[in-house]
Amino acid sequence: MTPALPALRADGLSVEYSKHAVLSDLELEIPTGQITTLVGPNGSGKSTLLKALARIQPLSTGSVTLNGSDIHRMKTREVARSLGILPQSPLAPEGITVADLVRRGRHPHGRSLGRGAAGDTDAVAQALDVTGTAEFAGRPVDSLSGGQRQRVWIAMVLAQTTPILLLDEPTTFLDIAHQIEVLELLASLKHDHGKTVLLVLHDLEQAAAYSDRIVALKAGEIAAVGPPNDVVTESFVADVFGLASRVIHDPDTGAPLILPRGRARPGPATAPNPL
Ligand SMILES: Nc1ncnc2c1ncn2[C@@H]1O[C@H](COP(=O)(O)OP(=O)(O)OP(=O)(O)O)[C@@H](O)[C@H]1O
Repeated sequence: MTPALPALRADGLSVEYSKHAVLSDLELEIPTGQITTLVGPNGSGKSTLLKALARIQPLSTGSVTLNGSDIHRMKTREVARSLGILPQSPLAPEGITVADLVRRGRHPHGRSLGRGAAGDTDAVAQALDVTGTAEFAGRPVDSLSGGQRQRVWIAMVLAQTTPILLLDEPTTFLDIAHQIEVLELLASLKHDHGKTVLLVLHDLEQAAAYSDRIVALKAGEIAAVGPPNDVVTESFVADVFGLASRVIHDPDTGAPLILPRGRARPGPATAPNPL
């Protein structure tokens, strides 16, 4: 049996902003049907990589392959039917209602809005239901709390019913119970529907608990890739985040748990100040 094609693949991918390199020559595969999470310090390039993989961010060199095809040669609608993205700070049109915003997720499926094709109505209802946002359907998005709004954006991405989901910090603004609910939802979309999920998360423990693979970025380069228990170690946390820690393991699941011990202090680079 030939191995499944990766859902997404980056070859020699570099991105620069105003001639300043932000991602440098990355080689990466996002396996089909798995949850992969990008982690790394602020400014390490996670959002830029997510956008580059979704064709939103132009590349300075390299290529991105979506299900075996060069994404830059594909029709926009074809890309949109394969891949749904939740950016870091999405903006809703002023005054739009929750139901209308979520319905916009159906755009790539080609029917004009408001015609209520059965598939569209089902997808929107299901997305509202699984994200617990049906009760807000008639309200303007800008009248919701940050966490409610975040769940509505997730609903919009789910309504697209794409096989690949790219989500930049989907748990931002959510309380702990809703964070876990979103991660459980993504896990069930993988298990029950075979979805491929690529996430950006800041919480390393949640990333480890819910991901098949972690990809760590540091200053625009890949610092580590692999299963959570191989990647999340004390030396990893010190090297990538500059944080001294103890890493223990959840007695029930075996997932790594990080006990912070303060900023990692490198050995003295210069002679101590005599004062
Ligand atoms: N539009 C832009 N123009 C210029 N520089 C940018 C732009 N967007 C991002 N950058 C810079 O690129 C680098 C990577 O940013 P990016 O948002 O990808 O990082 P990140 O890892 O997602 O960060 P965070 O964890 O803070 O969200 C940062 O130094 C950032 O300042």
